[in-house]
Amino acid sequence: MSGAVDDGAAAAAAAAAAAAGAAGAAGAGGAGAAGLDARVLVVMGVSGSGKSTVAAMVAEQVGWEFAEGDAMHPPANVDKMHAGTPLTDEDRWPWLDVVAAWIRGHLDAGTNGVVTCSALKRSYRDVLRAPGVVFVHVAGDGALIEQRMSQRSGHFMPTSLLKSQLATLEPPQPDEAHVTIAADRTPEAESAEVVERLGLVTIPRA
Ligand SMILES: Nc1ncnc2c1ncn2[C@@H]1O[C@H](COP(=O)(O)OP(=O)(O)OP(=O)(O)O)[C@@H](O)[C@H]1O
Ligand SMILES: O=C(O)[C@H](O)[C@@H](O)[C@H](O)[C@H](O)CO
Repeated sequence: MSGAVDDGAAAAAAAAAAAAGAAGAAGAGGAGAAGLDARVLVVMGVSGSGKSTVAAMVAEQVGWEFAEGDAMHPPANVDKMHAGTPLTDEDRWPWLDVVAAWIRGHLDAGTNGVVTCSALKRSYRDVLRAPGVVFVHVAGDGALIEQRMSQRSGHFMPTSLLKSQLATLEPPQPDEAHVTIAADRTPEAESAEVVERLGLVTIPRA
């Protein structure tokens, strides 16, 4: 599968333009210098797709702040998932509010950032959406993701919940500022594609 899958042209162009604003202002992390707004990437997708891996890599490459949306769940949500029960909308709204507050805090402070959040439904993304927010959908097929989840250790999410994650997923639509990244390559290739397609500026390695 090629990396650039199924983005609406308008969405991809909007995403690139939005993120390029940030790159031009602040490839190395600050956003205020050129008077442009900060940008936040929300790396989304089902559990096990590789969101955390790709997001951390992109954040490091461009020098933006990184946050793990899984760490923002109320403990009751984590307990529920750990026990093998899918979250409901009611479980997710308070969590999405916390992620949205992180996003808004960064946009308001003029600090670019990258945050992971499954953001499976459009209505969830509506909570997170704001000018300057670009969704990066890490998308892969169930068999690949199942294999990755079953090999992962020390994570609260059981592989048994993948089915409900996939059933709940509403991929971003053409009118949503987003890019879709195919999950079937190396993390390095996937993160490089995010940087390239969004026109981000990488910082020199120390
Ligand atoms: N491109 C990749 N190629 C091979 N393995 C990968 C790749 N990306 C991630 N992995 C591995 O797959 C597993 C799932 O990745 P990761 O934890 O980043 O996914 P996630 O979407 O953040 O999951 P969750 O939402 O459940 O936390 C991990 O063990 C990770 O090391
Ligand atoms: O909406 C959800 O069901 C949750 O956010 C999950 O997707 C997890 O937090 C995560 O992906 C677990 O590993």
